[in-house]
Amino acid sequence: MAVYTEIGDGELDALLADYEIGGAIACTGIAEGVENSNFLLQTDAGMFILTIYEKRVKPDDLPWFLALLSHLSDRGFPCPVPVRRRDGGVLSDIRAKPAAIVSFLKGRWPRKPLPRHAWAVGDALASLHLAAADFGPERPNDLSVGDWRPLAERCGPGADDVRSGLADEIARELDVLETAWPRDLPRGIIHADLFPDNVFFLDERLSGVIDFYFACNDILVYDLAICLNAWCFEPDGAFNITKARQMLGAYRARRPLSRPEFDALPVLARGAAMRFLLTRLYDWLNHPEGAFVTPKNPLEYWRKLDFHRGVGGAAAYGLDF
Ligand SMILES: Nc1ncnc2c1ncn2[C@@H]1O[C@H](COP(=O)(O)OP(=O)(O)O)[C@@H](O)[C@H]1O
Ligand SMILES: N[C@@H](CCOP(=O)(O)O)C(=O)O
Repeated sequence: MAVYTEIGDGELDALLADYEIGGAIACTGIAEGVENSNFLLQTDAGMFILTIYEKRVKPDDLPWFLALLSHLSDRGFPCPVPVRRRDGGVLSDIRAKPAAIVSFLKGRWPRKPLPRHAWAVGDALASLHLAAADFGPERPNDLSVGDWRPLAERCGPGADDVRSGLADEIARELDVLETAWPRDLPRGIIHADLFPDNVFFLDERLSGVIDFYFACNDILVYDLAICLNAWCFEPDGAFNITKARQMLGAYRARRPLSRPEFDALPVLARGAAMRFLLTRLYDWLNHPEGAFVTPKNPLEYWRKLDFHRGVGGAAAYGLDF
């Protein structure tokens, strides 16, 4: 249940007085999500999402995230559009926490992604990279290769309670990734968390992309590697080469890959798996007793990482260069 902060009727009326979207007709907490408090807000002007930002998002980063959403939506990318206040700003305060209202996107995220979903995600990811290419301000990735070892160290020996020997295996894999990580690939804005629960479909078409709160500047094909991991493995752990072929094919039809980008996919996919293994491991080991949110399984990402260690090259993902 992701409603950490409740809003009283008076607070909501006071908030909406700062906007030009009429009065509240209904405001309901949304159970999905993990990090922030989200409300489905119906006003005289239609449906919106009201988000109260909780612990994870740094308040100083919020103007960057919201400016990125405005930039992408101006270029026709199907993401939430921040609603401007009467004073022109996009951020408000509720109970001393930052809050924003964005447009409501129709659709549902796919519970069982199919190859056609993978195709649509590859296509949308390339569109996002192209649409963001002229977005000026930068936000460094604070979960990139140099941040993984400190995060692993914060997990400590508890990793071995999750799987015997895991702490050492992670340390050895980090040695490889830190050495092999590509330094000269094209960079730009990446979504960095484009998992199925952040992509909506309506009538079999991709209708929206949400949750840009990990977006940052990094290697563009690293984003594709994150998506390969998130969309192209089955619940039993098997890699689905058909989905990967669809995703990579759709991506490079819109944004062609250079040879170095293509060749780097296996190491980027290992790194992407390491990034989610470590954040999940940290959350698993630091999960408060009785918390509403169920932590995600870190070992799912250890198995994905192991798959990428065994591939002979990027052709294993279904397409030749
Ligand atoms: N712009 C939007 N349009 C429609 N639904 C949204 C929108 N933003 C968020 N949601 C709903 O809120 C849920 C949680 O949003 P999300 O951004 O994933 O939260 P968190 O960052 O807390 O994980 C989503 O699964 C979706 O149901
Ligand atoms: N996609 C991540 C978790 C991030 O949570 P979100 O609710 O912000 O999407 C994972 O699966 O580990």
